[in-house]
Amino acid sequence: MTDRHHAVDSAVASTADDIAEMRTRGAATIADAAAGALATQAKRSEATTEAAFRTELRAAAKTLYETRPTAVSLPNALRYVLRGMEGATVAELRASTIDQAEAFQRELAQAQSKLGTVGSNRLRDGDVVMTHCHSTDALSCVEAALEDGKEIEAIVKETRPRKQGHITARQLREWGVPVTLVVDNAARRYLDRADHVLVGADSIAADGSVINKIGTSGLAVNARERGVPVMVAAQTIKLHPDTMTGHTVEIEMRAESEIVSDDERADIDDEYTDDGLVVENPAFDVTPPRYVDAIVTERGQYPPESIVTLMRELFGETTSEPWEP
Ligand SMILES: O=C(COP(=O)(O)O)[C@H](O)[C@H](O)COP(=O)(O)O
Repeated sequence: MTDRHHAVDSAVASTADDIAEMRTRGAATIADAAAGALATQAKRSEATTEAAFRTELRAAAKTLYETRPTAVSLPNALRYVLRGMEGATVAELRASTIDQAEAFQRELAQAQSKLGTVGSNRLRDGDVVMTHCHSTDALSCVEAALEDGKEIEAIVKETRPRKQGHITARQLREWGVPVTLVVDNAARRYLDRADHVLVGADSIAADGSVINKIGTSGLAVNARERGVPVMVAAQTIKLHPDTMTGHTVEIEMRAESEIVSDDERADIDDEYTDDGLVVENPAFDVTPPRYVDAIVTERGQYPPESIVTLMRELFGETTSEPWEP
């Protein structure tokens, strides 16, 4: 246990490390793991006072929050669980926190499956979808379409640098879906064969912008030019409430080692002493609402421009950091 993880259970610290290192990844999966980690903290807490218990849970939430900045499902999950932490004794606080975390995980799974049904209504028998990255929300739409007896094919973008497209391809193959795996740069060429672009989201901003894996915005612009509709599958946990009050969504910058090895870097430029070679690795980008045809949620599908109505209804006008009372 490090200082950063002071007062935080080792299982929570290890969940946080898994998220930071992307062994646990994808916005919905991260939210589920974070809620589970808060339940574990509550179960294992040795706090003897109500105040100490609350402090521990907030420290756990902060540790989880500080892992990755872009997927709002993480703070939304933490806020949901901590808001349900109620009671006058440690035993009551423990029970309510565990109940709330379990309720969150149940609702997350239900929302994904409802969203899948909505999204599948947009898919016709024989359609070809082009995917980017790996999104469990997007895949739930395909799964529901397959359950309806529709035949679906997929063109799967590899998704550099982490190749999450391989995870998507593996899942689709498990379901028997014919898959064509292509490098990211081939996307425009293969859009001619696609009936839909189907992606997930890490955050949706109040103006309907979609924040998702780097490369989504270029894909959406190309799809618009080719006349291929862009469908974003995103549970309401992906709605970013802070954007209603003018905040922007932080785009995570990841290590350059995901793009170039030390040897490759030295091969390009071995002058380590100056700043002549800069390697940048943004993990996400922003797709403006005009390139998105529909945001599919568990509450139905929305044109991106009207998503703010749903955001206000679900989150109200103001928010606070997840660990603030
Ligand atoms: O961009 C990614 C994952 O990025 P990373 O691999 O960097 O976490 C996914 O499209 C969204 O998180 C939605 O996924 P889901 O629908 O599963 O929430």
